Amino acid sequence: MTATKGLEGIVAAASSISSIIDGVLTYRGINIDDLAENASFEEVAYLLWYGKLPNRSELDELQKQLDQYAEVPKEVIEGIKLYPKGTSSMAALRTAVSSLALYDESANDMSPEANQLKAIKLQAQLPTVVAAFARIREGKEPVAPKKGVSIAYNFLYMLTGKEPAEVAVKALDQALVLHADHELNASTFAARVTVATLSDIYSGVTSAIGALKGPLHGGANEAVMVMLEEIGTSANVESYINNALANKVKIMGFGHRVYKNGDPRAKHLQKMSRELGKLTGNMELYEMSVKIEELVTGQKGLKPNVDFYSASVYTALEIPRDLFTPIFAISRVSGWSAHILEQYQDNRLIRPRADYVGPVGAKYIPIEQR
Ligand SMILES: CC(=O)SCCNC(=O)CCNC(=O)[C@H](O)C(C)(C)COP(=O)(O)OP(=O)(O)OC[C@H]1O[C@@H](n2cnc3c(N)ncnc32)[C@H](O)[C@@H]1OP(=O)(O)O
Ligand SMILES: O=C([O-])CC(=O)C(=O)O
Repeated sequence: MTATKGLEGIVAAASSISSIIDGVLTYRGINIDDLAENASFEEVAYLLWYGKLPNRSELDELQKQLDQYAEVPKEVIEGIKLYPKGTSSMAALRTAVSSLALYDESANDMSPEANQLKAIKLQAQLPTVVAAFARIREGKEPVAPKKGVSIAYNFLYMLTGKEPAEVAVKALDQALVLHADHELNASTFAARVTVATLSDIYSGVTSAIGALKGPLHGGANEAVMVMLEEIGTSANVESYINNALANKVKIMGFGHRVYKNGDPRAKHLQKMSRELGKLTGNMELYEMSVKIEELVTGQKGLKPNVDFYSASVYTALEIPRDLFTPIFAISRVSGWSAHILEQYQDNRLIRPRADYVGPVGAKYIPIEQR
């Protein structure tokens, strides 16, 4: 038995949620380009969970459920207030989501109905948790969620306490659609491995948040912004990138395990970045990003992934850099939970083998002889 490093090319689950075939991404068979242009995030979440687009009354019902569960238990908010100063936003989210389970009496109810409802609760509560954390660390009180508005609207509203601009809501909504699911990415795989032991949905989502946090996965969007800030201006791009590539430093937001000819989501985020740049009268980040892309693609053949232009998009929306990855989680919890429900439907423990490369026949040596 020999291992494939990083499980590259290994098919590890059957799924009918999203597909990547010949570089084309679909959710339940619908091309991501179509969804990005036309669907709301709530419609996409419904699609991922139930396998079909909602009709008007189904969407209204989902909105009611999201409204009903968007508030998080006060104990979770009080817990966030106790996190040490400087706690990273993804560590805070991981801990807060884990603690949500403590206040949900149905946390260990494994019936399909209870699990579906918990998926909706998690979707409703993650934006509230992220916004509350962002305010609490600034010494502000959390803003209670509004009813009857989209998740994109509510998140921006809870973050700032102000009615968000329509253009900002539209951009965030589209970004949420683009991040909602992505086949067997690392965090979704982590979620499926966790619940395949018949552990609960909160454990699965907590595992997924931990996996998303790393800079080779969801953490890359924040790392892109760190890089853009380090570069500073368009004039510095060429020397920075040439130097990084010469020193074999990875350029964040480029490359992908599955897409070798480009990530189909990146063009939508690039367009958004350009449009928001024009609207805010600040094209610098967009122009720097385009220059970076020209250099990295030109020299290494690597294309931008979903994380690259999302950094300039979120910055144009005045979202703090360390909330970029939590926003990814706000969207991806729809996909994680859909995968968790799918795993429960036809479960088998996920337990691969290792290719043992250690010593053989070693003997125990008493401590005084070592
Ligand atoms: C939502 C998401 O998770 S999208 C991915 C977000 N992550 C990033 O943007 C981080 C930067 N990118 C990367 O680290 C990688 O491209 C990954 C993790 C996304 C994919 O990794 P893998 O499929 O394992 O590719 P791997 O890391 O083995 O790279 C293959 C080769 O391309 C190079 N390479 C890959 N990505 C990059 C990059 N961003 N910058 C520079 N070189 C790169 C590697 O150094 C390696 O070169 P080598 O063969 O000369 O050693
Ligand atoms: O699929 C992956 O490996 C990473 C990714 O793009 C995602 O999770 O959206």
